[in-house]
Amino acid sequence: MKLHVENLCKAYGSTIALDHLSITFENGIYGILGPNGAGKSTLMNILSLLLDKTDGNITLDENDIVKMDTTYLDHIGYMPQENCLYDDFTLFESLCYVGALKGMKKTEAGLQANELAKEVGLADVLHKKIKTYSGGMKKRAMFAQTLMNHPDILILDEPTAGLDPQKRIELRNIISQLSKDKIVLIATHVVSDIEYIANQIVLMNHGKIIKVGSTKDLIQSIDGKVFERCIEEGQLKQLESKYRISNLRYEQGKLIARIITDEAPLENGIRITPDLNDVYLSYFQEIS
Ligand SMILES: Nc1ncnc2c1ncn2[C@@H]1O[C@H](COP(=O)(O)OP(=O)(O)OP(=O)(O)O)[C@@H](O)[C@H]1O
Repeated sequence: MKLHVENLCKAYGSTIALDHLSITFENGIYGILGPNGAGKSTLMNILSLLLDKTDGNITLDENDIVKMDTTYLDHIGYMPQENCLYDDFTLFESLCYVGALKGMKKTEAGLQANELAKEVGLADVLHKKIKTYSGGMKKRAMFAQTLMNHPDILILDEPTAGLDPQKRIELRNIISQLSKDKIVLIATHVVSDIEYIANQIVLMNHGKIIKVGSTKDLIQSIDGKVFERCIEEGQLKQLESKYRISNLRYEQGKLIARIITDEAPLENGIRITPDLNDVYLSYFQEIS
């Protein structure tokens, strides 16, 4: 299955949210990573047919998704950023309701509701009202809704937003386990959400794709540009005006800065192995 996006543009009045964006998605997990305002949600909403594009083409196996309409929507499971659950429904009712919207037969929806509740770890509360759920449980419930009727394209907009680190990890692992043989797009500005589960990371800013690659490829792209250097506190402002500083820490009374620079080697700096956070800052942080 190939979801192909070509020269996609979206303008809100004079704001250009997507600017001639082209990419092809195949089976696998894609982390769409970019800062606030990069255009991630706009892309997700257009791919879910919730928003009209201004220009460009999107095809699923060479068929125009707008012309495919409901046939295309049968392939899609969409999880929005905001809570989309009815507090007064039980999870079972929520899942059956989504099943009905997706045209599933009642018995089949009931069977799938039971199965999915098990898969997301909510079987014991399947018949409890959503309003009794914690934030992490609500997110897992939303993910279960997304999976109703076995869509083969999952579009997840900041799925872990608002969760504590442990709950983020739990949901991330559930997403990873249930994403086999699907195209999965995860929009986020949190590096750790996708670092270990995405096969490909798509770096996006100002409505454009800046780079695509595996975590390893992206880390390699800045290899040799990350250093640690012992600095005086008084030097910090001056260094910030020249370099990207990804971290500061005190060690035995000394201030150590983690610095990203194209001007390698850095004077008095010790070269260190970059990580995906360094990649993020390297591509997105403006030098102050
Ligand atoms: N309904 C709208 N009307 C006008 N401008 C909008 C609208 N929705 C988004 N924008 C603008 O389009 C650009 C892209 O926004 P979008 O929400 O797609 O980015 P994002 O990467 O998802 O950001 P975030 O991580 O904050 O959700 C931003 O400049 C935003 O202000």
